Amino acid sequence: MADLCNKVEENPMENGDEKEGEGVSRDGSLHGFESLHRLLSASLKPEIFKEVSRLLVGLNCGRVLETVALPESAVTHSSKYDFDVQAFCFHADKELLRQPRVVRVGLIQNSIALPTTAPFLDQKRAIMQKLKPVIDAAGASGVNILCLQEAWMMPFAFCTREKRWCEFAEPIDGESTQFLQDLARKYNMVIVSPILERDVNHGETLWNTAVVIGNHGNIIGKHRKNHIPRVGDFNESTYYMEGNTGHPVFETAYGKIAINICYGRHHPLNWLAFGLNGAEIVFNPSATVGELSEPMWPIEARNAAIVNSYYVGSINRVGTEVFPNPFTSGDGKPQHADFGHFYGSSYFSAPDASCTPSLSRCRDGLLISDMDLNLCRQLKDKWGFRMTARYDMYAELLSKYVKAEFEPQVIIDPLLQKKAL
Ligand SMILES: NC(=O)NCCC(=O)O
Repeated sequence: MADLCNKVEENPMENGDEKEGEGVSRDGSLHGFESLHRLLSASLKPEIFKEVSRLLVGLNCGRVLETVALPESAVTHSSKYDFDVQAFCFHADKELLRQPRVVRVGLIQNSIALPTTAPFLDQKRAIMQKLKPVIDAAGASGVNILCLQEAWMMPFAFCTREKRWCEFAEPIDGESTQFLQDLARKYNMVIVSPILERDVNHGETLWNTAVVIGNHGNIIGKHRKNHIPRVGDFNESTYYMEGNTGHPVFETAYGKIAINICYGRHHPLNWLAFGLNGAEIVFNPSATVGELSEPMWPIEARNAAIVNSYYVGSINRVGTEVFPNPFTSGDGKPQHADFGHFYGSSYFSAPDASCTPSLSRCRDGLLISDMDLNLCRQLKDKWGFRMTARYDMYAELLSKYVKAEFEPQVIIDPLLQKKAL
């Protein structure tokens, strides 16, 4: 039987009833299924599904990725508060000189809790209230490192270009951080909290920032989004500047982590830089919509995990957020009041090319995975990408490329007839 998604709230401001794609319903489900994986699992014969799945999500150490049973309280919470919960385990090969280094990592995806017309403080507090049971479920499941979605404490209002949404911005130690610091302390958990930041010490400027909260509730540091989208309705450059924090890796009680915020996932050198600084897990907290990026979503982070020999946790928000005033996209198409559907589908990728099935396309969710960090070095030794890379050659090209007098290295076939422009 199809596991139907919940209906999204009817939107009185919607134009027509166009759909994102043939099989995608307004509620965000795929023909009534919450994810591609679940659709395939229900539609294919088991032996065919097994083969499809081997190719689609790969094998971890040569075996089908194991699922993990979670404590009863986490499962009860997921049905009481209606969020998807799934748990897996990435193994590494047994080593003779190192003990396994297994950490339990969690990702949370969610929709906003109140309409965007509600008072801002109510909206923010309602999101916190909604997330609390999901974080409690993560804590009860023994999650060591948890990451939330991009700008989790607000609607993703950057499509509107209206400046009033700047009010959601908070200093690094603001209300959202304090809320999570308590939970980090309570559950001895590192929490990565991506927020819209207001830098009170530098002219109250705005940034898209991930705050890294240590397992004692301390603020370890922050990283600011390096790449700002200029695509579709992602008018984020209206609000904040390109990050100035480089590519920090945070050494936490549970491993070395980094954060590549949303649009940074389209930049292989951004992923590389976190790898060069020694990251073992890179989070990609995102906000992106179906029509724009869904075919890219399962590929980019997984590829980054493979080529950089680290784990990646990809998170995308859920639902359709409708704004009070319609806006246009500068493409001649009619004005509209929403971005489109944020398709969730959060997932983990491992350095051995395996990945978890993704969370729901239309419901809040908590994805948990154990991961043996020894797998990172094992894959470095196996494939030798770090050793075979020609960094000196790339560095030379890049240093020339950034100069005004750069000319591309193109060798023209002398037999080609040069056409006049
Ligand atoms: N939040 C954000 O950077 N979104 C851009 C769209 C995308 O990268 O898919």
